[in-house]
Order: sequence, then structure tokens, then C-alpha cells
Amino acid sequence: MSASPQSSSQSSRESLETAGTAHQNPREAITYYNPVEDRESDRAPLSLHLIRRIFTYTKPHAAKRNWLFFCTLFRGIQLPLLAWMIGATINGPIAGRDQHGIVLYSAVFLALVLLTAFTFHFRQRLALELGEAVVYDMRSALFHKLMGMPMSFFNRTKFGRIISRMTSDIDNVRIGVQDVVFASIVQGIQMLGSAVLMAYYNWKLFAIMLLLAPIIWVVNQRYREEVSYRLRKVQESWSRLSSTIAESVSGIRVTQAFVRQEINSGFFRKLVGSLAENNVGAARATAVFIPLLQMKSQLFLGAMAWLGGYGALRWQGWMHMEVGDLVMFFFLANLFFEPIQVIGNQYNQALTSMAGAERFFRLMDLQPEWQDAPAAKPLPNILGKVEFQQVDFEYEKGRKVLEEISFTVEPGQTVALVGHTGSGKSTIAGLLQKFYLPSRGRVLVDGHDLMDVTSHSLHSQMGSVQQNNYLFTGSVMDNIRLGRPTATESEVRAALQALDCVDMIEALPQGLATPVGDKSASLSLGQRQLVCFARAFLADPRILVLDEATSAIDTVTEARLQRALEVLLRGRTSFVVAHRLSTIRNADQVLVLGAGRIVERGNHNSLLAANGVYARLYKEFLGLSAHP
Ligand SMILES: Nc1ncnc2c1ncn2[C@@H]1O[C@H](COP(=O)(O)OP(=O)(O)OP(=O)(O)O)[C@@H](O)[C@H]1O
Repeated sequence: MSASPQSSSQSSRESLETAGTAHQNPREAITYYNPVEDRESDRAPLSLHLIRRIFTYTKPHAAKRNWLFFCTLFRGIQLPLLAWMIGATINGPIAGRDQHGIVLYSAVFLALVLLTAFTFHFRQRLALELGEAVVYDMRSALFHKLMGMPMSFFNRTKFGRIISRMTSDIDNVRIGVQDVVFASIVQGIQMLGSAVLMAYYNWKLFAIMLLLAPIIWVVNQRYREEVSYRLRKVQESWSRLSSTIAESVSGIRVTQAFVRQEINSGFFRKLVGSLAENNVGAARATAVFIPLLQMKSQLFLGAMAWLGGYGALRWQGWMHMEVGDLVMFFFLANLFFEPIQVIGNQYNQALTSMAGAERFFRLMDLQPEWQDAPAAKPLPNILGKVEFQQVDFEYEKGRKVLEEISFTVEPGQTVALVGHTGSGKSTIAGLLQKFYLPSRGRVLVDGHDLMDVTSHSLHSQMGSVQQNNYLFTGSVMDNIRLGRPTATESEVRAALQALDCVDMIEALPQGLATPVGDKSASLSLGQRQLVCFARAFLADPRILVLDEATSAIDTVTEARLQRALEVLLRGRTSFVVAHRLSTIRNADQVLVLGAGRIVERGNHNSLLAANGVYARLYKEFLGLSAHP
């Protein structure tokens, strides 16, 4: 998610310049994440291939789609028909003073109006339903695809990009499906119908009116360009503003500690000023173009009065028109010219939909770097023996992070992985969980090469406790149950009892029902760890991978968690990226890593006696740790 420091600061400068600052601001030296730099193109050319692919999503809803097409076609001819009816009524029964005829024509007109409204209702409704159905399918398909992507994808892909695929890109496709296609068809038919009627009744007047079409098109396009440019500016200043608010609030301690309140407030004021300026710019553009565009109706009226009225008197024979035709012409001309504007807008929207669709399908088509081999078999019930045989691994080509890693762990043993930061401990844990595949060598569980087993069957026999103790939104109970969704409340309580920590959860405001939010702010670090322990305990896996939290917890809670951890590890093969000395002391094997290699191995005592790397680490640790 982070922009490069250089580009980020550059853009902070740009934003200040936009705000009209003259003097240098020390705040500029600070680098800020700038969401504007993360912009992706918001238009793409129309592509028949993409349109076809989008329409494959309407196939499961073919009945709805076909009814919608029917309503669309029907609706397209209705408005020109109404205009024609008005002309026919004036020229016919009104001119002939036929009272009975007037009633009859008016009744038909009214019936047509009702039918038009009825069709309009269904066209709108079906379009919305179809759009929502397509979006539902697209989002579900994309979510499913994402959930199956390997870890390397998530390492590479910015979080914000995933969110935009799911939200704005799919939403833009939805607008394309539910609006652009059908509205353009309605407008197209309406335009064609009006043109045919006008040409039929007075092709000369129609030909003169046609001259206005390119003018309206150009004015409308200029309006669109100007307004979308202005709106983009508004959006950019808004993004800068909101990210600055977010950063200022989360970094408030630093701001106050370094007495930067005034400087930050000044910077913020400039951003607000820039937002206001861009807002006014957008409003100004709208205020200029909208009256211009709306003026066209009045222009028709004037032109029609002149050509149809004066012209008919002056150039009799050349431009003869009945009053009814003149009125009909006025309505038809509006029905003919309005679509130019609407189709222009829909065309722009279509380009946005194309950009969304292009990105959506690019992600859908993305082949995972690897997936389970087609011949991969489910792993049978395991005992928990783990072997690494001469394993090498690299995240990026040519940069080995693990080399020649070999070890064997018997079922039920605990292995502590220790080493300086970046030495490769988490990578070993990741390989064991088949989040990545070794570049060389093999990882075996009970003699089965992980290459030959399905990830799902492996994960269902493995548990994991992450360092950040991640909790999902829901209650404490929901989070514990994640390890075994079918578990009853008493089984959850039994798990907590086994870990001897029921009281720690009951101390929460609503006990097991306590809601935990996004950042689990309502739970202390110790409570969060405990929930994760209980979750893993309930799953009862044969192999457990545990990344111990590094943050300090008060001594009493730490002791409780330590005992809970011992219970959790008991009887399972456990890999612990260890930060607690007690975990390392109790481990059957300690693997000491240095720059991606195992530099020492043994148990705590034998390694201390060897007086090598581990002994040095241990001394460092004793010097630093408050928890011996
Ligand atoms: N997703 C990744 N992409 C590229 N390189 C990575 C990635 N994750 C880790 N590395 C690199 O791999 C090496 C080993 O990292 P790893 O996270 O396994 O170390 P660690 O010993 O677990 O460190 P720590 O104790 O800080 O968690 C490091 O050099 C790290 O920079």
C-alpha cells in the first residue's frame, strides 16, 4: 500500500502548490501515503470481447434479461408514438371539431400513457434486478478466486487494489449492465422512431434540424470532459484530505510528542482550501454548460415557430405544415435530440465500465503461480511426523532465503525455531503449511511429500496461531469456534477449561458473547492470545504452527498463558517461532537459524553447553528480557 517515499513527498508538494502556497513548509519533508498515486485508469476502449464476457454473467438470468430486452424495445417506440398521437389528434378530430373523435383519441392516448408508465416501471425494475444478480455472481466468483490464491499473490498485491476490484470496478460493470446497454437501446430506438416520423412528415424541416445535432454533441462532450476533470480533482483532494485525517489521528502521539500540531493544522487547512477550490471549479463548469444544454429546447421552439410558422406563410408549398404537425414536430425534435446527450453520457459510462471489466477479468484470469498438482491426493489421518529434506526457498528469483534445510521431527515433539530477525523462521513455518512450495528439496508429513497432497486436507489437520493474534469481527465465541464450527458452547467452555483460562474470558463484559471488532480493541493482548490458543485447541490438530507474540504482557497473565501454551502443545507436533525462553527450554529440538541456514541444533542444555550461536543469543536474550 505504501507509495515510494520520494514520489509521495513530491506529491505532497504538488498538493501544496495546488493550494497556492508560496513558502516552503517543513511538513513537506515528511512522507505521506498518497492514495491519489494509486489511481488506475478509469476508462478503457469499448471491446466486443469484454462485452461478450460480461454478458456471459447474464446467462443464468436469461429470462429476466430477455424480458428486459422486450421492455426496452417496446419503451423505445412508445414516446415517439405518443408524440405522433398528439399531432394526429390535433390534425384529426380537433381540426375537424369531432367531439366523439376527440374523446376516442384522448382515451387511446391515455391508455398509451399508462402502458408507457407500466413498461418504464418494469424496464427499471428488471434492469436493477439483472444488474444486482450479475454483481452478486461476479463478486462471489471473485471472492472465491481470491480465497484460493496462494500466499505469494497476497504478498505482491496491494490491499487497496483488491478492494477496488471488489467494489468500484464491479460496480462500474453493474452500471454498464443495468444502465448503459438498455438506456442506449431505448434512446437509440426513440431517436430512430422520431427521425422516421419527422422525415416522413416534413423532411426539409428535419434536415434543417439535423444541423443542430453535431453542435449538441460537441457541447455535451465538452461539458462531460470539463466536469469529469473537475470532479477528478475534487476526488483527488478528497483522498488526500481523508488519508491525512486518518494518518493524523493514528499518529497523534507522534504529532503531540514532537509538537507538530500547528504545522499539521496549517497543512490540513491548505488541503481543505484545495478541496473547496476544486468543488467550486466543478460547480462553475456545471453552471456554464447545463443552461447551455437546456437552452436547446427553447431554441427548437423558436426555430420551429419561425420555420414552421413564418416559413409556411412565406414559402408556401416549400414548407407547408399543419398545426398538428408543428406540435408533433416539437415533441419529436426533443425526443430526437435528447438521446444525443444521453447516449454521449452513456458512452462515457461505457468506457468506465470497460475499465472495470478489464481489471476484473484480468484478476479472474490470473493463474496462480502454483496450485495443487492435479494428481494431488488427500492426506490420510496423520500422526504428525515432519521432515524437511535439503529444502531451499526463494520468494524472488535468485534471492535464496532458505538453504539446505534438513531436519526430522517425530510425532508429538515440539520444535523451537530461533534466530535473528529475517533468518527464515516464519518461512519454514510457511513451507510446512504449504503456503509456498520449496524451490528445491522436499517437505514430508508422515512420509507424504506435500507436493503430492491437497492443501485442504493438510490444513484440516493443522492448526496455526499467528503472531498478530488475528480476530475476525464477531463474538469471542465465534472466533474460538472458527477452529471447529460445529463445536457447541459447552465444548468451547471445555476447551477454555482445559487451558485453565475460563475466568479470563468470563471477566469480559459479555463473556463469550463479547463482540470483537476490527482491531479487537475491546480485548487485551493476553485475552486475544488466549482466544487464539482456544481456537487452535478446539481444532485439535496433529500439527501446530505457532508464531509467538513478541509484545510484552504483564507477568501474571504471561504465566497463565505459558501454562495454557504447554497444554496446547502437549501431544502434538509443534513448530514454534519462539520468543519465550520457557518455550525454548521445554522444546524437544531447537533449530537455530542464521541467514537462511540451520547453524545449530539440539536442545536448550546441549546448545548452551556447545557455547556457540545459541549461547550468545541466550545471553542477549537474558540481557533484554524481563521474563526469564
Ligand atoms: N513475502 C516476502 N517476499 C519477499 N521476501 C520475503 C517475504 N517474506 C520474507 N521475506 C524475506 O525472507 C527472509 C526470511 O524472512 P522470515 O520472515 O522467514 O524471517 P523470520 O526469521 O521469521 O523473521 P522475524 O523474526 O522478523 O519474523 C527475510 O530476508 C525477509 O526479508
